Amino acid sequence: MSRDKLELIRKSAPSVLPSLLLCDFGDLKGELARLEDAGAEVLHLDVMDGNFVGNLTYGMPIVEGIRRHSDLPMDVHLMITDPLAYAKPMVDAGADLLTFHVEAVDDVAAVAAQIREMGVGVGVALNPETPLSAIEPCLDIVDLALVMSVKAGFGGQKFNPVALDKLRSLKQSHPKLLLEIDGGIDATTIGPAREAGCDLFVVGSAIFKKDDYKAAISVLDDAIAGVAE
Ligand SMILES: O=C(CO)[C@H](O)[C@H](O)COP(=O)(O)O
Ligand SMILES: [Co+2]
Repeated sequence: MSRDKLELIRKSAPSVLPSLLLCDFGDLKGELARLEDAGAEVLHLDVMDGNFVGNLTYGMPIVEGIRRHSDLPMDVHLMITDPLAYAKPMVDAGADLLTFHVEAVDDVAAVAAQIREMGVGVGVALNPETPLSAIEPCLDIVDLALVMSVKAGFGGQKFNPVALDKLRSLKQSHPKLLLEIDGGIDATTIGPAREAGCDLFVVGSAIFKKDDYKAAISVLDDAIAGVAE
C-alpha cells in the first residue's frame, strides 16, 4: 500500500486499462498472465455492490487474489453505496488507486480527503447524467477524475459522447489532474477521448471479447498514438 504505484499509473499515461469485469474468473491467474504479456500496465477492477448499481461483482478476496498473482498497479472502481466502509479493507487488499462515485456520497471533499489519508491514490467518478459541478469541491484533493461514458453498472454498453465535453472542460480547468474514461471504449471511441484530453482508457469488451489480447490492446494503443499531441 503506497502512492508509489500511483506514480506508475501516472507514468503509464496515455494507456489502456483492461477492466477485468468480463475476464474469465475461472482462470484468473491465466488471464493476468495474458494481460501482462499483452503489455497491460495497470489493471482496472470493478467493485459493484448490487445496491448503488444493479449488478454485483466481487470484493476484497478477489482484489487480494489478483495482488498475489500480479504486481501491476490496481485501479479499483468502487460502485458501492458506502465507499468509506470498504476503503480501508480495499487498501489492505492491495488497491493502489481507489475511485468512488460522487452520486454515492454527501460530502465529496470529505470522502476524498479520508481516502487520501489512507496512503493510496484517490479518484472521483461521475455518471453521464451527473454535472461536473458535483465533483468540483474535491478536484484539488483527488488525483484522478473518472468520467463515465456509460451509466456505471454493466460492461458492453454504448459510449455516451457527453463524456467528451466533460473531459475537455476538466482538462482546461485542472490540467494536472489525471483523466480517465470508462464505458464503451473501443477503436473508434478512444481517439476522440484522447483528443478531449483523456489519459487513462478503461476497456472491457474491446479486449475480453477478442481472442488475442495483445492485438486488441495494440489496436487501441495505435488509435491513441494517432492523435496529435
Ligand atoms: O465500470 C464499468 C462498468 O460500470 C466497466 O469498467 C466498463 O463497463 C468496462 O466495460 P466496457 O468496455 O465493455 O464498457
Ligand atoms: Co469501471
